[in-house]
Amino acid sequence: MGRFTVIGAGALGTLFAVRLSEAGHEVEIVVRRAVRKAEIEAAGLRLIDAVSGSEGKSDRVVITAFPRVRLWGEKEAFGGKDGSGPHFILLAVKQSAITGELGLELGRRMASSAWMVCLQNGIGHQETLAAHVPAERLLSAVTTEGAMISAAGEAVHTGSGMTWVGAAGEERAEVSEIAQKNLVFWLQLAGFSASMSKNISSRIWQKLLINAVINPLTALLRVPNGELLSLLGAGELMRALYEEGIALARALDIQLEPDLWEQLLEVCRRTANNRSSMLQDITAGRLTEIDAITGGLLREADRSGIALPTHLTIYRLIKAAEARHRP
Ligand SMILES: NC(=O)C1=CN([C@@H]2O[C@H](COP(=O)(O)OP(=O)(O)OC[C@H]3O[C@@H](n4cnc5c(N)ncnc54)[C@H](OP(=O)(O)O)[C@@H]3O)[C@@H](O)[C@H]2O)C=CC1
Ligand SMILES: CC(C)(CO)C(=O)C(=O)O
Repeated sequence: MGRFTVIGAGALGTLFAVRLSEAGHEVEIVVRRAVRKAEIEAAGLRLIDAVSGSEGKSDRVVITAFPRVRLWGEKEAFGGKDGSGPHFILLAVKQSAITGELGLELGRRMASSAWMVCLQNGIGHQETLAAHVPAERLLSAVTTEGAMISAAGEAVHTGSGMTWVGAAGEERAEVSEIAQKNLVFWLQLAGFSASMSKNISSRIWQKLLINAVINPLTALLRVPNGELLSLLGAGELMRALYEEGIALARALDIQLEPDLWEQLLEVCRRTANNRSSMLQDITAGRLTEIDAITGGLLREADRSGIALPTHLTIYRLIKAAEARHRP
């Protein structure tokens, strides 16, 4: 079976750690506070998940897992010795936690047989990490799974989705091909829909363009995702953000599926009652992922000499809202 270190016991980290543990994989989870470590050791990590019940109805079940818990500050390496098989480090922290310091620490502690799998929305984190972690050991994952923290040590699986895995530096994809196959197989054994992607940067950009439309608008307008479809004036703003994003992707030669606009509208419909992660962050007074989403687009546009006026305005509004709501 697979061996996993999940860094971050938040929404996505809990989903992956519980499902992988349940499937019999060897899982450890890394948290940054001693109190959280003690809580998980005592009560386990809980996932509230939907399972198929009788007559096609789905029931809610609580799955509890007791992975090994480690503190971020401990110096022990992540992953086994060479020759002991692949070990995957699932990095499930927010973009705002991915600093040069974190990258340096990961680079120091990552065993040479380990693979780092980045689950973040947005862009920019891979460059930060690649300065410290061997670039060929970095894998990217794009996931449309949905999860939300409901209590300490507990997450709700809000929606099943798809997880794509690929080499962060696509030109070196063959180095990690066997590891990617293992990862996909082990994720599937844990009940995830997963697949390898030969063009992971397209997947990353497609999710990025969707997040760059839905997340900041829902956070500024304080509405669930579905309301963007009916709110007066929101449709024009969505389209303007989308068109600017598409023009940038074209200039950067990034392949996008032709029905991406339809996919974006479908995400709004499918997650109609969800409050986007950015809306949740703003209301809770936390830093948002704006610098990796809209900020990521603006940095790329700047390098290419392209203007994204609507994104720039939205970026400034979110930064102002962040400053206003931070404690
Ligand atoms: N939730 C979802 O449905 C999806 C999320 N994503 C992406 O996945 C990433 C994670 O999101 P999500 O799980 O929702 O975020 P959460 O905020 O729920 O979880 C992040 C966790 O990381 C922990 N953390 C931060 N730094 C460290 C560290 N150095 N060591 C150990 N733990 C650390 C935080 O700890 P603490 O509690 O102490 O702050 C927190 O528990 C984001 O980039 C998001 O965009 C992608 C697709 C879907
Ligand atoms: C797709 C979307 C907008 C779903 O809520 C999301 O990924 C998020 O909230 O960050």
